[in-house]
Amino acid sequence: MAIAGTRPEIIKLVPVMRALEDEPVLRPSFCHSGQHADLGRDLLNIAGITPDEMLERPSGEGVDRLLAGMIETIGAALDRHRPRAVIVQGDTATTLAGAMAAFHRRIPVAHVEAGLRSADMTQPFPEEAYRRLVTPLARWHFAPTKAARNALIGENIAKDSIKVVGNTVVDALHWACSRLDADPSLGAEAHRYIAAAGGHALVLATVHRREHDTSALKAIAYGLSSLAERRDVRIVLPLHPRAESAILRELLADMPRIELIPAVDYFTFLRLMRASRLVVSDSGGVQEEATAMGRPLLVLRKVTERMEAVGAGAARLIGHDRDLIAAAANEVLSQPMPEPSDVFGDGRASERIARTLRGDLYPR
Ligand SMILES: CC(=O)N[C@@H]1[C@@H](OP(=O)(O)OP(=O)(O)OC[C@H]2O[C@@H](n3ccc(=O)[nH]c3=O)[C@H](O)[C@@H]2O)O[C@H](CO)[C@@H](O)[C@@H]1O
Repeated sequence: MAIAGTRPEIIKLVPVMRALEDEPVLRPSFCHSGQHADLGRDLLNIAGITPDEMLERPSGEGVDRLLAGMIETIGAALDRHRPRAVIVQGDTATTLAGAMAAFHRRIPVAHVEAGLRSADMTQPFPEEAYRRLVTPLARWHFAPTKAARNALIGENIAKDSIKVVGNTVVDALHWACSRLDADPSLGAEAHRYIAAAGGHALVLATVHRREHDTSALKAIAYGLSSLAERRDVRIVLPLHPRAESAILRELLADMPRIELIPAVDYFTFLRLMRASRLVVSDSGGVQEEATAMGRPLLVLRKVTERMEAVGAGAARLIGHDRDLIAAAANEVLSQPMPEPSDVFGDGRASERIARTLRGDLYPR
């Protein structure tokens, strides 16, 4: 049983579900924790995945309630389905709750995107803590890169339980881009923003990290608005429904050449990224996608668990420095686009994950 609750988890677990379905001996099931019930459903439909469990997000406010409640609701789903193994992705509350509920029932846990570390428990918060807490509970550690594997070895994780497979976000990207090329109606919402940009440089921006306080959001807004002073630039910023979008909306709403739009579906987002000259984001998945697609990227974080993107020359770590955003953007816009990089994987991580699970659960 694969367990997901947020948009990025769904995006990264859809390829795994498809690879598991191709393994004749395995019968995959999918549990949606309800953490962000509204995002990512379109992708599940297009991938033809109907959740075997669509759980209600626990009622009440705060992360204590969310985590405790999901341990119970996911635990009950595991009691109903009694899976041979549980698969969790990344670092959200759903990831940790799913791993704990499985551990309480002695169901082995496969951790996809294992080993990402920023070495700073305050950022990303609470994800750095969550992904560290999942590690000792997991039987399989599917690490996206060698750096992630080395981090796990540094935490005394047995080498034979770690496999460097690549990040499944690259699998999803390859699959989605082939679907985009085959079907112009997919992600069609992107066309109006691409058309509006005309011959100008489209800059795709997303800001959703919770550790961004008001001063950080103001600095980011200032940086984007000073970038938008360039007449040859058009910034499109899909707003994350759960982030502090109210501040960004207030600060950027009427800025010329900045288009604030509601969060878009995955295919629309990829069409926008493909048409972009520059990506500016605090997102984890976007760091991986921009690097794999060959789009220059400014990372709106002080630290990142994706230093491979910086190493590949695709990304620059900007933090929340209001003047640095525009300065770095101007520099990037004067340079040629980077080559696509496979530093986050070759698009076959899911096959490796499915083959390992099949081999370990049902040895020939
Ligand atoms: C600390 C940290 O970095 N944690 C990350 C966090 O995920 P994230 O930071 O990647 O989260 P987002 O930025 O929300 O999602 C991004 C995805 O959404 C798509 N997208 C974007 C805008 C839009 O309008 N429409 C879309 O469809 C886009 O293509 C992309 O694939 O949790 C994951 C799960 O544990 C972790 O794996 C991951 O480390």
